[in-house]
Amino acid sequence: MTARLAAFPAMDRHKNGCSNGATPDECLSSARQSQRDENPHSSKMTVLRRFAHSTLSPVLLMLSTPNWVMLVWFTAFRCDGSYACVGQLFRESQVNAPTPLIVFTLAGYVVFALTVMRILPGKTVYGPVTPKGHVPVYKDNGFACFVTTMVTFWLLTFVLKTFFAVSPTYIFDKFDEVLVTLNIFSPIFCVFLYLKGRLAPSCTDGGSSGNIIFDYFWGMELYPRVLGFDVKVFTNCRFGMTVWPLLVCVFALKSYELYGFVDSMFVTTTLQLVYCTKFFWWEAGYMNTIDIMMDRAGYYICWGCLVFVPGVYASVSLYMVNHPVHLGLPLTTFLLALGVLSIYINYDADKQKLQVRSSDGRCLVWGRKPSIIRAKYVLDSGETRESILLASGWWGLSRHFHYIPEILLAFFWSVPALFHDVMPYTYVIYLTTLLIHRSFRDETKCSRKYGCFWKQYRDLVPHKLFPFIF
Ligand SMILES: NC(=O)C1=CN([C@@H]2O[C@H](COP(=O)(O)OP(=O)(O)OC[C@H]3O[C@@H](n4cnc5c(N)ncnc54)[C@H](OP(=O)(O)O)[C@@H]3O)[C@@H](O)[C@H]2O)C=CC1
Ligand SMILES: CC(C)CCC[C@@H](C)[C@H]1CC[C@H]2C3=CC=C4C[C@@H](O)CC[C@]4(C)[C@H]3CC[C@]12C
Repeated sequence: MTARLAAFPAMDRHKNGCSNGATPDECLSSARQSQRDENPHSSKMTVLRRFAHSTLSPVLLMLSTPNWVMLVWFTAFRCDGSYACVGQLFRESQVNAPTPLIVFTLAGYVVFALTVMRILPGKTVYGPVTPKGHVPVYKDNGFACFVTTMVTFWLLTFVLKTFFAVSPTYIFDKFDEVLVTLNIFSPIFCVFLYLKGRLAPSCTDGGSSGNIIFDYFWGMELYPRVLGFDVKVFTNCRFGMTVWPLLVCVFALKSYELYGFVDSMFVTTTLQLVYCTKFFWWEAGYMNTIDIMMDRAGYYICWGCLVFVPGVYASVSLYMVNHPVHLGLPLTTFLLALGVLSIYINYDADKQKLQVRSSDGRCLVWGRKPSIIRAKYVLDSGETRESILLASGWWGLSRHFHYIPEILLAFFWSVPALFHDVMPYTYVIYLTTLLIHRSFRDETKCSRKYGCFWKQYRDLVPHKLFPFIF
């Protein structure tokens, strides 16, 4: 009985089983039905909506996003951080083509990253089962790779500065070349991924939608591997998420070379580095998120991690190099404290979800037995599986509460730039839009997967993002 109550927590309030009156079996068949009904390629979708979704939006995004990263760099570097003067200057100015130094630096980094990814040890971890029943296997060496990379960077900096009088801050001076190189290489890499997905797919989770543009944009494969390397682990973690903190260090070093210690740069740098360190500490958990479970290796995620993350995620630090601000000790300490608290809450929320699943609900959440829903779902093969939805702790406040500290943190590391320009808030604005959209995407995905088990969760935790409001 205890197990059944845990499985259907609303049972004691609603005598007929589920909170919405359905039995567990009815819940399961509703999950099956909603999976069929909400298939984006189902005939219920109008031709126009399908065209907008599968062709028009990808084309518009692929045309605009490469320019977007260049615009962010241009605003910080050539327009003193002011979006207002961008139009005029962009017409008059020119972006430099890549020089061998930058191409060599980037190629060297890729070789280094692939090498540490291959040779550093890590325990074997498993990703969530895919609709086709495949269970992805990973080597959990993200933290080791990250630490090795950061230590190597600072050692190399020391050697270059001491013995060759060269500073890695040439990467800041030539950052337009960095972005142009990435913008040339990444779409070509995505063509390779498209062809690979067509001709030699790594597993059955993938396939064509019938629309070549959508296939290129969205990707052909969920878990492609090339020469034994997991492509998404490389693009998302070993490239995007590692190049970001490296750039933050390069920009901080540039600021130090120009003005010595600047407390606003210190706040921005520290919070971003702590956040990225936390990411690698939790990397195995990242394998259970939408990016990995749902997003195929195509332009969206691969170009995004190879170009957009270096270009936009590190853009506050880029701006701060030319805009030093003296905050003073009280404000510095206050922002650091709020930032670290936000990182902790976000991390703890991700951890609660993982812990409750890995212990099969036998753990404490905020010192109490967790409130859980044992939600059943159906694989493509018709096989039934079970998963746990946590409805207490941070996941009891709202269904995507962890996005709030994520956004607040980005604000805390941007606000040291003060309010002269909008540009340093580009990342916060993008992130807020992304996470609100993502909360809708995840709701659709989960209600499709879990049917009325998800409805039970929504009944228990009625607010999507902001507790008591929305
Ligand atoms: N800085 C950035 O650009 C971004 C950062 N993030 C951060 O990345 C982290 C991961 O976020 P995100 O990828 O959005 O994914 P989530 O951590 O929100 O994971 C979503 C998945 O978790 C499962 N789930 C949903 N609700 C519950 C629940 N109540 N109990 C247990 N499992 C549940 C579902 O998967 P299942 O199928 O397994 O049930 C769902 O699809 C967060 O910390 C977020 O803030 C996210 C996006 C962008
Ligand atoms: C085409 C672009 C407009 C959009 C690009 C999108 C991707 C680059 C990003 C979409 C989701 C992002 C992430 C999700 C979750 C993450 C965990 C967090 O702890 C660190 C950041 C990140 C890995 C983040 C990275 C960029 C995205 C994949």
